[in-house]
Amino acid sequence: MSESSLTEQDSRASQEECLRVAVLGGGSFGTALASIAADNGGEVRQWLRDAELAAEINREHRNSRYLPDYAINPAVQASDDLSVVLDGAELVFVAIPSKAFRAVVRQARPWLGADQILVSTTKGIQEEGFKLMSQILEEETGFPHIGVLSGPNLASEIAQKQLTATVVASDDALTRTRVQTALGCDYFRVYASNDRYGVELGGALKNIYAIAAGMAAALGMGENTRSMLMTRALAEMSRFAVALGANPLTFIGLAGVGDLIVTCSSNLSRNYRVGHALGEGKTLDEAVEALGQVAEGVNTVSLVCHKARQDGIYMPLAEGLYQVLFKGVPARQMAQLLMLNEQSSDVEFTLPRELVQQARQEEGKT
Ligand SMILES: NC(=O)C1=CN([C@@H]2O[C@H](COP(=O)(O)OP(=O)(O)OC[C@H]3O[C@@H](n4cnc5c(N)ncnc54)[C@H](OP(=O)(O)O)[C@@H]3O)[C@@H](O)[C@H]2O)C=CC1
Ligand SMILES: O=C(CO)COP(=O)(O)O
Repeated sequence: MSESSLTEQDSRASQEECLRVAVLGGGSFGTALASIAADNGGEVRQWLRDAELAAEINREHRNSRYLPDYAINPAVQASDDLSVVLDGAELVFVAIPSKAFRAVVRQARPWLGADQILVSTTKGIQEEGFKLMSQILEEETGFPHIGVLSGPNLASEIAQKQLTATVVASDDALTRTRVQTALGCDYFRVYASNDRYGVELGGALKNIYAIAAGMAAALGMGENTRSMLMTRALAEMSRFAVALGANPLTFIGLAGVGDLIVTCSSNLSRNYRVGHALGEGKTLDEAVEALGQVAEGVNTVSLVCHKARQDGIYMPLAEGLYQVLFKGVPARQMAQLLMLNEQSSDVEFTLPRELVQQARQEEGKT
């Protein structure tokens, strides 16, 4: 066989393997994700409602609004037309903030089909019915290949090609492998999980504690405090998630403790920045306005506290943050109150809280 026909064959083979990927959302994460899939050889289209920004991405390979300092793979084709972006897409990522997620999925629905793989990247919760975004994908489409992408994934670091890992969670094996194929490359690793609910809840819950961590840093609290906050946050997140049906072991993975670490430690996290601004004395409205992007944790803390009260789940950190954000309790005063709270079990999956409480009550009687 001649060299040229071998080359032709190779290029046909690679065209056949090339996945057609659509990303809905033109924010920092949607843009970073589109660029990874294109770096990986995918045929990538990205939908933005802002036609001017779409034209800029196509012309300058840059998203000046959300990721101004990073080059986007020039193969990413952006458009404000959903029919163009979704035409022939095998894999669709939805990277739209939770408040607009359902509306965008409804808008896209006429161009979605049951053989497509639909994956949410959004770390938020819908108020009505306490729904996670993949549940909305399921409700709006009824399709079988649904998944979630979540993990320690600061968009600007991905855009710099910093070595990063994430989790694709689905009970559908095809969804897991397709996402691994589309995104796994020399700077981005994709681990698989079948606990979709736990992975998705982990991504939403950690935003609450990132706000608290930002606040603690601004108040000059030290490393011991940060470690205590993050570890007790993990205990609280997993307690809540397990009460709602998630697997506790998910929380020792990237989408649990992994995402909690990055979001509670970095000024690149928007939730952390909102907390930091509050700790510096800004009001919640000022902090959110200064951010100019979505910080899902602000909404999530209300929804989670409401749900925890309803279902009788003990969530002192989330409740304390709620009191600071929405009831005007000073953060330092709340921290003192939390320190004087019941002294309880470290890992309650090995020593249940109730046993510690019971023993302390008995000691009190004697
Ligand atoms: N950024 C990050 O590091 C990471 C983010 N995530 C998650 O990804 C999700 C999306 O985040 P991200 O990309 O960062 O968000 P951004 O705030 O950066 O951008 C939001 C995007 O959604 C668009 N949008 C908002 N409302 C609508 C609407 N009604 N119709 C159409 N488009 C709309 C915005 O468009 P417009 O500009 O026109 O308003 C913008 O393109 C979040 O839930 C976040 O938790 C997950 C991992 C990392
Ligand atoms: O989820 C994130 C990192 O994994 C991004 O967090 P923020 O939404 O707080 O920026």
